[in-house]
Amino acid sequence: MPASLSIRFTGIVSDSARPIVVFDLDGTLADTAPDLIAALNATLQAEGLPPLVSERARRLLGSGTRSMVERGFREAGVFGSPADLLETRFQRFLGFYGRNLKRDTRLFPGVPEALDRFRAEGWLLAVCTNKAEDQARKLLDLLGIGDRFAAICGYDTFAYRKPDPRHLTLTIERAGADPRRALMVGDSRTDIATARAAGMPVIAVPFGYSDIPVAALSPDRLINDFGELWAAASELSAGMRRPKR
Ligand SMILES: O=C(O)COP(=O)(O)O
Ligand SMILES: [Mg+2]
Repeated sequence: MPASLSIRFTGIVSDSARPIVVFDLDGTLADTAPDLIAALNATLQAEGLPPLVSERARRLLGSGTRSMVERGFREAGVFGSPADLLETRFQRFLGFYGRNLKRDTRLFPGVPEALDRFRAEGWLLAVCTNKAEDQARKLLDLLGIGDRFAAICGYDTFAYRKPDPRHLTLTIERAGADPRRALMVGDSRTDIATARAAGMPVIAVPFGYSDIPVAALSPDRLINDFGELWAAASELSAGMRRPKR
């Protein structure tokens, strides 16, 4: 049994002394693209516009769903929409998406096993996503992993959202952990910028929705699949500050 486990069960170590790994959701924990694209197409069709073919729509995903919806309308030939109309479209998109969060969405291979490994080693887990919080919670429950996380925070949880580092630091605070003993795992420029701005190490996955190869964004580590996550995280955590106690 690892030392951290026996210590944890005696109750000597408080949560703030436990390291935490914070995951992005879309493109990192789950391949959500098919259901996001279906909701985008329903939003276009609600205004009488034709749907985008999935390859074209998928390329719009690299900067999050709000931007995907805006760019989706531009791809469909609609330019110069005022901000309130963009917001109406985004809310309509969320309505369509909320009705089919998990029709074709799947966890990436190895996710549950990787989460279990971290928990067995005494780490806390959290999710910091630019999805709406209620949809993120519901989706993680439908995927069978919602109960693993000490905090799940979306774009509407705080007054800040990624790439503002406070979205990440407040998520960690809500999980009862210490940002100095945290690392982020994500798939996009936004995640890497957020972690950097918060002064945290970041591990990137290459199978998500980045519009450029994530290696070009210089994450601290790049893993090919979740089987490589524990080794990368434990290496990075060796450099984290130890708690004072
Ligand atoms: O929904 C978005 O905008 C992006 O979601 P993510 O932060 O989980 O990648
Ligand atoms: Mg993402």
